Amino acid sequence: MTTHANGLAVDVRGLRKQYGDVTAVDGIDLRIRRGEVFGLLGPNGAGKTTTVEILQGNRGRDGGEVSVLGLDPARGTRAWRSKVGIVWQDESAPAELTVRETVRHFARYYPRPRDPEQVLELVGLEGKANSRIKALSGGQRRRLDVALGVIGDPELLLLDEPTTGFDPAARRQFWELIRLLADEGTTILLTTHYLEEAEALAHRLAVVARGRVVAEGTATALRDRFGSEAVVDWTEADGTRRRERTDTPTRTVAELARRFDGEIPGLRVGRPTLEDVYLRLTGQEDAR
Ligand SMILES: Nc1ncnc2c1ncn2[C@@H]1O[C@H](COP(=O)(O)OP(=O)(O)OP(=O)(O)O)[C@@H](O)[C@H]1O
Repeated sequence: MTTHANGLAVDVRGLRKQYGDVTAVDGIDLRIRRGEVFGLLGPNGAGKTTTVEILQGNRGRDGGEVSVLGLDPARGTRAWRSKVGIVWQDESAPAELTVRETVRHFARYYPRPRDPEQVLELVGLEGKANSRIKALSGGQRRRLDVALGVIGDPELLLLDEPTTGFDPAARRQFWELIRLLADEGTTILLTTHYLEEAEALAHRLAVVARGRVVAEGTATALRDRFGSEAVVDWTEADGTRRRERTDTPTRTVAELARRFDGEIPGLRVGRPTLEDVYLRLTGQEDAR
């Protein structure tokens, strides 16, 4: 596959991966354009991490074709590796080193690294440059992980659940960082459980469930897919909350008004949120 020539940073067709009896990835197709921020969204166990590990070249596959920056990751060269930035969870950087020493140390692995001081600034760790890694908070630690992922000036950055465990302010700051990298032209693939994160960052997203892509497109397009529907919410006499999806909300409300003989307790009529669409696509509708 000529991934570079067709403007694709990632081209995945029919990807499959088994772990014994468990089918983790069951025929995934993904096409990520150069310069795009792409979100891979899905519930626990959907196959996101496995997919990212295969794209990194850290896990073998049982079927399908994969091209990342023009090469099959299973045959990734050293030069190829230097172009793919990986943000590891729990990077095993020596806890006794300072932040600056660590970033400088990792820079040496790459042919054309970014300037370590600029990277520290980019991730907002310039004030912590002389702190030892063991003294960092969880959020600062994660920023360091990102610094190590981008120090080699990668063309493609792969992030697996980058903001898990972040407080809301740290998450917003992290989003700014991702946007900065995207503005510089880095192609970014991130997995997340957070819909708002995918919506805030990703140009396009794929929803994965049970090892398959169940929907793909912009957040707006996904919401519009069920755009003709309305969601009617109300409270029954015994206090339970009810919810109904319908193409004919006026009729539903009229029927409820008859049944309640007047005012419908707690009535709300709205459009499905992206979360409604997501839960429906991933077969978790009852989770609401
Ligand atoms: N090393 C492994 N050995 C056996 N089974 C595995 C292994 N890694 C993942 N699995 C299984 O494969 C399936 C997909 O897991 P994966 O970690 O790719 O999902 P995920 O979408 O990243 O989930 P999460 O959101 O919880 O991180 C799950 O059923 C998981 O239990």
